[in-house]
Amino acid sequence: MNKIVEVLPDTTALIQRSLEVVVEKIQAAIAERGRCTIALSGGSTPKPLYEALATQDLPWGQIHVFWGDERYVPADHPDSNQGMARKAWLDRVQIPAENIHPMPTEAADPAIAAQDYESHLREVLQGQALPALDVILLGLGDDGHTASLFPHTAALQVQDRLITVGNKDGQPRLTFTAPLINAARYVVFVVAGANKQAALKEIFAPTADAMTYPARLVQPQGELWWLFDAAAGQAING
Ligand SMILES: O=C1O[C@H](COP(=O)(O)O)[C@@H](O)[C@H](O)[C@H]1O
Repeated sequence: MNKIVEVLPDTTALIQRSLEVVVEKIQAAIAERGRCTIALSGGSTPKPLYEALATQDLPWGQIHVFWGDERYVPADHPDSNQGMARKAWLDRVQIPAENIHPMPTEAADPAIAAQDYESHLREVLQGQALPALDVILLGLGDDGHTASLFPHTAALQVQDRLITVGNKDGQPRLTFTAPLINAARYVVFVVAGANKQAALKEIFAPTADAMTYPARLVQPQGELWWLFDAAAGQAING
């Protein structure tokens, strides 16, 4: 694993640098394999990044968009990660509808939805037992969670599935598992805010419990990027 850590002066610079890194990785994947598969994160931090991506001139027909986690709500719900990314980015560019791969949230049982999304992912990324997405964008919660891998939940232990059901205070979510995240070529964390410092100190400590700080499970075979604004980055610099 090649780990790159950058601390940017403020959130504007963080988003600009994240944009540069993501665009570079998208272009590299297309140059090498003819298409880019990218998984998006949710939450508040990536929204300006998605708005910036909407202004880029990219070969949209060669880009396939997935989600690394999803709240178990309809796409038009204000909490939907899909809904946010569509409004901020995907609805504003000429990406073919069939290149957008949202996590399904219609089934009564989220475990069925997780299986369906895993089957769909395997179909799109044919031929790989443990499929490698090109780019996975991740955020960090102030409790140390990433994707919907929350502290001390069963999802953290899942080794034999690509997608599983996460648990946020008793509410189901769909999430990539740690093995799927770790198979990616590029994993890019975009982290802003002083409220992330306490978790980051533990995530960057030589030893700490990954069940308590799930982002420690992210150890990809490819490149791992940690991009911080100054407020979050103080945890590792200060
Ligand atoms: O719940 C979620 O939160 C995390 C972090 O979000 P942020 O608002 O602190 O940026 C995000 O990575 C995850 O995708 C989302 O579902």
